[in-house]
Amino acid sequence: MKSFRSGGRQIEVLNGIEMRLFAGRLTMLRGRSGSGKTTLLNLLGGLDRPTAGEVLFAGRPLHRLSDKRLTVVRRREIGFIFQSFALLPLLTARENVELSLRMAGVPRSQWKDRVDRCIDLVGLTKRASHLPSELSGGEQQRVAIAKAIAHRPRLLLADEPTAELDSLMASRMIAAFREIAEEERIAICLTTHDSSLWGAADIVYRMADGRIVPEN
Ligand SMILES: Nc1ncnc2c1ncn2[C@@H]1O[C@H](COP(=O)(O)OP(=O)(O)OP(=O)(O)O)[C@@H](O)[C@H]1O
Repeated sequence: MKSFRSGGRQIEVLNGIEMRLFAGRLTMLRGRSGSGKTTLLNLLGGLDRPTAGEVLFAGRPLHRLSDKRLTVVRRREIGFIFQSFALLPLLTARENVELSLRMAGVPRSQWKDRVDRCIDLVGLTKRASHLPSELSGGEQQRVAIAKAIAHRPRLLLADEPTAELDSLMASRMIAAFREIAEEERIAICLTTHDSSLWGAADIVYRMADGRIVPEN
């Protein structure tokens, strides 16, 4: 359960959610704007804590960790892709990817191979030394994916990662997510409004008014 206090009132945003994410699987959250998808992603990724209930991450109660421990788990074991791609403008694609290895405390000797591999997974080998401003929206999005998976997270969370892309690019991106989930054994959970993409998921949860509801 998650509620927020707003203007003296308690607003219940999530209630009775029970869901599991699996390594190697692509899970999608769908639902109208305001149904609680982003709030749920924030709980899954330890960016926020539930008001009641549990969030277990590889068996550990994420909601009970101190802020400091939570930050370490997020940096080492979780990857995030936000709507704005959060690339650093003065770093090349490759340097942006490298940054998440640095933040996760991965030894420097492993950086090159891992960055090469991640850039290759998203098909950007030829563009790796470009700055974000020299890349198209789709390419920047692919850098963001490479950056989010570089440190080998167990879990990758993405909020509307295809929102800015045309339909061809969006379906390519989802195919890349699928491949990455399988090859890297990552549990991926993303939100999307785009009904043409739901078929590519292993599991789709539909949300309405802060609950998971059956497909109709
Ligand atoms: N910090 C907060 N304080 C008060 N209300 C909040 C807060 N965060 C979210 N909400 C409310 O919770 C509800 C769910 O928001 P959330 O962003 O999770 O929805 P969403 O399904 O991700 O929507 P969208 O598809 O538009 O991103 C909304 O009514 C929102 O106004």
